[in-house]
Amino acid sequence: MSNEKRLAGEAALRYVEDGAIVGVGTGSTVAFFIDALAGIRDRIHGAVSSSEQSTAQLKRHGIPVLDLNSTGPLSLYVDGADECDPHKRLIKGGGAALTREKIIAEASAKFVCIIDSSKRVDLLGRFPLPIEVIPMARSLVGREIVKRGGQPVWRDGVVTDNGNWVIDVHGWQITDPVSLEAELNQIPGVVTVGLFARRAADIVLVGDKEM
Ligand SMILES: O=C(CO)[C@H](O)[C@H](O)COP(=O)(O)O
Repeated sequence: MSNEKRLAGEAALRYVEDGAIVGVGTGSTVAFFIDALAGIRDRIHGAVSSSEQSTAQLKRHGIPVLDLNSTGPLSLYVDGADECDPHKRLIKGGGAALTREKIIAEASAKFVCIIDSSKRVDLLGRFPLPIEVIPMARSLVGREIVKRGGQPVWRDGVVTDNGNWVIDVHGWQITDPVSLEAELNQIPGVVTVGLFARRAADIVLVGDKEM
């Protein structure tokens, strides 16, 4: 799968325009994209990063990391995913960076998702759905998930870049991701749901194939 991740990461380079500020996601597939981006760093203005991990890698390559509050809307966001359905709706957050990822995806005109073929599914939910929560709301959110037939598992020991916690929900076959995303967003204490359904990907690159 590592070769497919590399191919997908490198293929995303073709969407980077001269002078662009590129939104950059998080994860092992994105790491290949960042390495490829380093090869054309003189052609871009900089990057907006979704995690401390990606920021460190971008800086190691000498790519300026900019603040989304000063860049305005971005033309391109490149990120991986944990699952992708045929409508380009995603589960993300395996790397606990879902909140900043969702913010940058929303701020970007084009979201190019880079995955290996193991991430393709007909129905989202085999991969446990990550939900970032305010720490004091962990039990409350857990009970709300149980009411909806899910099994919440606290990702014990993981603190997000925003100082919050992550619950992974097992056991959901997600037939209506847009509605579920909206419903879960209403629970007090939920910061971000790892469903990218309202704002799905625009282009999905799988290894060397395009969906
Ligand atoms: O959502 C993410 C991080 O929060 C990642 O994009 C997702 O976990 C996929 O990672 P990888 O490319 O390492 O398989």
